[in-house]
Amino acid sequence: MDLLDRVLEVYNVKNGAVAKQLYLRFIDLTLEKNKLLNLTAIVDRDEFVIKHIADSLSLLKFIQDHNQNTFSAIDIGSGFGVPGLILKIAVPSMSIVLNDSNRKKCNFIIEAKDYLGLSGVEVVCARAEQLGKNTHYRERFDFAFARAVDRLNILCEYALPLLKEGGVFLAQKGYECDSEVDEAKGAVELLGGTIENIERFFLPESEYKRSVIVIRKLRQTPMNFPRNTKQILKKPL
Ligand SMILES: C[S@@+](CC[C@H](N)C(=O)[O-])C[C@H]1O[C@@H](n2cnc3c(N)ncnc32)[C@H](O)[C@@H]1O
Repeated sequence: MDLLDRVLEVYNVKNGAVAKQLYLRFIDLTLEKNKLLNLTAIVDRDEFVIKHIADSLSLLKFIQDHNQNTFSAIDIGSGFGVPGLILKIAVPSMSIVLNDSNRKKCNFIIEAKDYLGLSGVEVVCARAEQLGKNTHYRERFDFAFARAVDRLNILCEYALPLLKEGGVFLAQKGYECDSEVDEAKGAVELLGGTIENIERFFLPESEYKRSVIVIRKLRQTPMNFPRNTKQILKKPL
């Protein structure tokens, strides 16, 4: 049993054999295109399995509790498809929007999802705060994900307008995230959410520590949010 098998077993990925083949193809494609596109600093395959695949799959436990078979999610600042594309392989019934403001990265995700034959994946090249003002995307999603995109208070202004009431924002952070959480408390409240949990754990087969901050949307986000990019970045909530 190799490292990827063991990771898929740890996370109890249901369609393990199919998922494994898709992950291997995703690793191949990413490392191949990486030479030109600079998608990731991680080029060792085992490190890729832990730091990208296992790290993404660590969100599974939060979405598998969801009481509907089909649900919708958005991955904000998905980059080359992390965590969204990796989660989609493990949860084929989820419909997902992979969002990034960078055209080059969006083109890669489109190529990857076509190469892997995944359906129910929409790639949207725009800033997340623009989507939050667009009635087609606002208050539409059951889940929002974001890894390595921005500080939590800024991320909340991107993510919360996109969630339905009752929806959940899963922010992936390093182990030490207390000051970021403290800094974001006012933003979470203002945008209609509550911090439900901070889950801390080790990634499997490694000593890498991570946190997931679980933020639930309780009320509609006031219509004056998200503000424009300049205001969000210059004067974070
Ligand atoms: C450091 S990368 C992380 C990519 C991926 N989530 C990962 O963990 O590998 C941050 C990504 O967020 C995107 N980004 C930053 N701000 C954004 C925004 N407001 N809306 C959409 N994408 C954004 C950038 O273009 C970049 O691809």
